[in-house]
Amino acid sequence: MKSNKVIIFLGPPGAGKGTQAIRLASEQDLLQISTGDILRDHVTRQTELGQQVAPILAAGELVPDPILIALIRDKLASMDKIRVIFDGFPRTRAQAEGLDVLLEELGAPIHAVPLLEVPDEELISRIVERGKTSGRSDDTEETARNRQQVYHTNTRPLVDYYAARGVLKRVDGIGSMDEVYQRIVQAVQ
Ligand SMILES: Nc1ncnc2c1ncn2[C@@H]1O[C@H](COP(=O)(O)OP(=O)(O)O)[C@@H](O)[C@H]1O
Repeated sequence: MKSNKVIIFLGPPGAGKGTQAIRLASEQDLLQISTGDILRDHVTRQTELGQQVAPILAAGELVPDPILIALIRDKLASMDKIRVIFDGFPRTRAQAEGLDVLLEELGAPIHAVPLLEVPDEELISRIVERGKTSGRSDDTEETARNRQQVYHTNTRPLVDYYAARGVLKRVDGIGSMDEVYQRIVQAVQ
């Protein structure tokens, strides 16, 4: 029987977290939880939550912490073993603390926090490129710049938060998908 395993992908928007997280999840039998995907799905289905968060996503701002923590609580509650990769969560210190409480209750410690490092200018051009094919309406240069700003202000401090706990693993995010993936595999071993 496999044991609990929690990996948190950290990194700026456009760093390639999603692609790498999906691959690692499938190869290590983990569930990838992308809060961006979950929220976009609510927007598409026009649920009550979707209607509430649509303008926030469109602006590249952050959805309120209690909403995210409740979403994650629900996801984890239905799991037998807690084997997950978080992608896009936590994004604030309050979310990180909320997650700590949940994981403590479930007896599932954080295994590793890979941080995908990519310089800012490279990121904007990647997001704008992705916007041409992704169909994601928040992949414009303007939202991309705002998301980057929001990352630096709110999410960047989590690097120190997890470094202090000894779980942070810095990964160079420049290179081919495969090269970066191999570095990630090494980092989370
Ligand atoms: N943990 C979170 N806290 C607050 N808002 C979030 C969170 N995750 C996703 N969102 C919202 O969804 C949008 C898209 O998230 P995501 O798919 O992770 O995009 P990115 O490409 O910026 O990493 C964010 O800009 C934000 O509005």
